Amino acid sequence: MSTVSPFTLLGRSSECKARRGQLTTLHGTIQTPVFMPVGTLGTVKAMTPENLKEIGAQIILGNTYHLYIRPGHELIRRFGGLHGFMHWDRPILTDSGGFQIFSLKELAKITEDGAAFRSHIDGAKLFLSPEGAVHVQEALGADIMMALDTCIPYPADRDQAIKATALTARWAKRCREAQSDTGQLLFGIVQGGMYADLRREAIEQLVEIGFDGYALGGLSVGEPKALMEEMLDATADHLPVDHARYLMGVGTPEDLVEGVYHGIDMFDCVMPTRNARNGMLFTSQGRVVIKNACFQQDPRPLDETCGCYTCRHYSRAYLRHLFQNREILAYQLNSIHNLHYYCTLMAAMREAIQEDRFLDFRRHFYQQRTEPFA
Ligand SMILES: CNc1nc2c(CC[C@H]3O[C@@H](OC)[C@H](OC)[C@@H]3O)c3nc(N)[nH]c(=O)c3cc2[nH]1
Repeated sequence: MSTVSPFTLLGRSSECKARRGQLTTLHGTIQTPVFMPVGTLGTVKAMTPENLKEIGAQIILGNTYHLYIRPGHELIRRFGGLHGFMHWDRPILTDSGGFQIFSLKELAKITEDGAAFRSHIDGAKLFLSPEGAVHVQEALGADIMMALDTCIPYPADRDQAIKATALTARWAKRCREAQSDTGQLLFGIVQGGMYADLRREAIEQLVEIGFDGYALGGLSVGEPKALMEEMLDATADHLPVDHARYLMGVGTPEDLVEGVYHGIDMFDCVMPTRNARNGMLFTSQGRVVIKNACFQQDPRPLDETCGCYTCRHYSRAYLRHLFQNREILAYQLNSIHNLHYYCTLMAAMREAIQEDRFLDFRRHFYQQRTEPFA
């Protein structure tokens, strides 16, 4: 497989590990640090591809497990892969399903060969080997594929972490060897539980195999924030400096700022879209719970500093009215705003790193907030 890294380091903060880079894929080049909206089932909920482009989304996520179960990767292949099927012509990263299979608990049986599980939809017996997970992602046409891993739950004892991390490393090698020569990128996933030494060992094993980028998995699985930060601080800069670093499933706006501070390049999280549908909106001053009665006659936009479509055209009173009546437009307008907030936050961090003023940016980011996000 290609040994030249598709990631280019463009700049680094002189005061911390924050870095600015770009990642070249078959569907275009991504400026990092970057937030990736989650589109598990081949759609970022309530958003059209045009909405996504307007809010600045560079790359979105799909999920192997869910798409493999329904509608199936062969159908999607026939429709031009996920890009053709969902009318998205920019990069797509697909997660391997390791996390979903781990979430199935007793519905999944993990062996050396792979993961046997029952469909959460109709109970059908299914199986995904590391090779199968790569072939499904090749059929989906993902620009960035993820190795099939076993995500370690929190808490997990050291022996359990050692076993699952070793299996993940053996599966990673099989994934790398199963790849066809399509030009699609493959990232390895670092496990190791909450044991920094196991994580550093896992990094060495994955770098030995050689991947196009490296993800920190097994975090944001219910551990205290301080523990996630401890793991980040102990491992992020043990990842190869000339490869992209992806922190899976993270996080709140604060998590993104702290992740960039620790040298992370890529993030994904359902929070902006899921919270939008629950009426929890992100603003530069902190969160707005739109159903609160205090907004009933509030003529102001969600965020006076925001330039998104929702903030340019609608009052908090109207957004509250839509949400209280469970109007479909509420989910669309709220999702547009929250994703615009996340993508604009990332663009501001890219600029701050470029101008070597990231710590100033980080101080100002916290000063602005009247209350921390959940
Ligand atoms: C939230 N915290 C968190 N997410 C995580 C995900 C993505 C979940 C995946 O599920 C779907 O969202 C619900 C997304 O699929 C597109 C996402 O990629 C992980 N994926 C893998 N393969 N391995 C991990 O160790 C892992 C850890 C996570 N921690």
